[in-house]
Amino acid sequence: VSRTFQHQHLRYNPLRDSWVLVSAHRMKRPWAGQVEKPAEEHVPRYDPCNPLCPGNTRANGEVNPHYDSTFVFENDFPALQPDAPDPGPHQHPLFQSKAARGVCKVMCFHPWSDVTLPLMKKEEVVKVIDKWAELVEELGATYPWVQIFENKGAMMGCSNPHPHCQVWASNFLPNEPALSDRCQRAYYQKHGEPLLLEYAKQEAEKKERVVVESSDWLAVVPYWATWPYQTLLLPRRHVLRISDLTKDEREDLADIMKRLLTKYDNLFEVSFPYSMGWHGAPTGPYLEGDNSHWQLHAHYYPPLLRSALVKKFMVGYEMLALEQRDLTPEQVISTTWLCEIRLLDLSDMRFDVRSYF
Ligand SMILES: O=C1CCN([C@@H]2O[C@H](COP(=O)(O)O)[C@@H](O)[C@H]2O)C(=O)N1
Repeated sequence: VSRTFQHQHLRYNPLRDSWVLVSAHRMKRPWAGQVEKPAEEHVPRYDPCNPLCPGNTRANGEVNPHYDSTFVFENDFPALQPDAPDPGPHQHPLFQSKAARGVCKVMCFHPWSDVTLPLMKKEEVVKVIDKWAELVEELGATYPWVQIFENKGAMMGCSNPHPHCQVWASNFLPNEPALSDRCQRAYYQKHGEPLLLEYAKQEAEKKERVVVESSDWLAVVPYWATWPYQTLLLPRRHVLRISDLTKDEREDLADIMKRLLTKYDNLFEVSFPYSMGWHGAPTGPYLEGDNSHWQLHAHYYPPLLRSALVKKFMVGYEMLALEQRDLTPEQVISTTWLCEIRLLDLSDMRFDVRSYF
């Protein structure tokens, strides 16, 4: 790793047009701060009181089917609903508001509450990917943005241990995708090729930040990563939206997601918390436009810093100045992730091991 990375320096994030402060040796500082409580030890395969489980009753009184694969339902406590009044013109430029409309879906990955994506069979993960693609197509016909996101682990505010994600469609382009759209378009207009397609090519050649790779996909700790173990999952082909993925690309994606998430779980030998989400070309009215500047990609933002119980806080300096990280992405790769799957002590495996080996 080049010498410049031994000292603090700034790195540019081209997807957000922002800078990150990298201070390579702050991990040594003593930590007397918050220590998270260990994740709930054992999640039962079925909990008669869990409204996400097959056959159970949800908050709105609806009874879930005895689903055996993915299951999608309207969020009973939606942040966005299809009809909402338009607030009308603003009286003053500093007090602007707009109508917000949309749909919030919850998507269960599997009928069992004690599995997570890396522990599901590959063909079961393919079904999750197919359902993601289906929802983007269905909701994307009407809405300009369909946000697939998964909050995994109580540390990430996940309110339910059952494996699931959420899909929120909105009648507006949210801040992060709008910023990413501007940045990708500016790069494309200047360089004539999609930013993230060139980035993947560069990273595949440099091999300094690669976590896992396959014929169709590449997962790296991005050069500009903020969260210690943040990763960016990229197709190697130019793909605008998840619904454009071929059958082979979806199979390969299921495989690389399992490999990436298994590495995460092995890092601190805990079911690794994270928030993740997909960004692809906008939909709705944007379907008619030229979105060649876009490249589909997934962000994984895990909170953990030094152990299963010590997380990175994006507070103080990060909120008021800029994002700062303690160890460099290259250190993350060289110190931990080159370990392949550690043969876990199968006796304490609470999961069905069939999908591991
Ligand atoms: O009966 C229920 C329970 C939970 N939910 C919804 O499930 C979602 C769980 O997702 P999170 O754990 O990511 O919060 C949450 O948004 C919550 O509103 C229902 O819609 N109905």
